[in-house]
Amino acid sequence: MTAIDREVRARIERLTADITARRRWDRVDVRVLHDVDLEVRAGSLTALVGESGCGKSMIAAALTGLLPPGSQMTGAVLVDDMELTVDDPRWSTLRGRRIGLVPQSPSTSFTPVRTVGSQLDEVIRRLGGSRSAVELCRVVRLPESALQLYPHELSGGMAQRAAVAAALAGDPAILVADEPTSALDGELAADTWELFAAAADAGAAVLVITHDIETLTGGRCDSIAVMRAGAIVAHGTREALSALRDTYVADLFATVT
Ligand SMILES: Nc1ncnc2c1ncn2[C@@H]1O[C@H](COP(=O)(O)OP(=O)(O)OP(=O)(O)O)[C@@H](O)[C@H]1O
Ligand code: NI
Repeated sequence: MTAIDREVRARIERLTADITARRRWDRVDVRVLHDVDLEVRAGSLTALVGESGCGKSMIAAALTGLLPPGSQMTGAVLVDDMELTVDDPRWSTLRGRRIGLVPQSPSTSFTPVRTVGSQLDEVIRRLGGSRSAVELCRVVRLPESALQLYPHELSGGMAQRAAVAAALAGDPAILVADEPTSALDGELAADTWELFAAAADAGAAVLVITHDIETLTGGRCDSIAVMRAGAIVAHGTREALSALRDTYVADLFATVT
């Protein structure tokens, strides 16, 4: 028996998704995910990598019930064995409480008209979170003084850490973070990665989407899923991926030696 339960918390099965995009005067269906299988297990940190536009954020959207309205989906998305459709009303109760999202653009986490602190307090109250805004600041290494500021007064890195704090507010068992270290310098990026690793150690199922290969390879990571053109083309440990000797995979990791 292992100390940590490694149950599957969220699962995507044979998911194919088409979204309707506007091209000048026409609307065209674009296939953004193609036959995707992915599991996110309790107590583990999974990274999702791949070239820009390959569909990583669409996976985050599929796992949190945020695919664009009108998306056509075949296959299945399951959270805790519950199968959910694109517009399932249960997403609104799961999001934040059971599954926390750090969106790729942290500005979408907060409205511009109120301070970060008042919004974090409201999120904590709404989700029944166990930690105060000040405690969450400590966890994400955001100075407490940031709570008095309006979102536009935060630096990109502070906004990202505030978005992580908001995603942690409801103590979710599943965490999906879309490029959470892109605006952070090396040290803060490593700290943020450690925070996700600690969440996994504490039993959360964590999926981190990233381009930040240096931070990814420096920190803990249980497995890496590689995406290309809407599909997952490889999934395994860093060692297993290296052993594939695939040029696409090798190029993604080429920034580090
Ligand atoms: N709202 C939208 N309407 C139309 N097409 C979209 C929309 N959002 C994304 N797409 C398309 O879906 C595909 C996948 O986009 P996605 O944002 O998931 O890529 P990504 O891997 O997250 O890229 P990046 O690393 O740049 O964030 C792209 O071809 C993109 O152009
Ligand atoms: Ni993205």
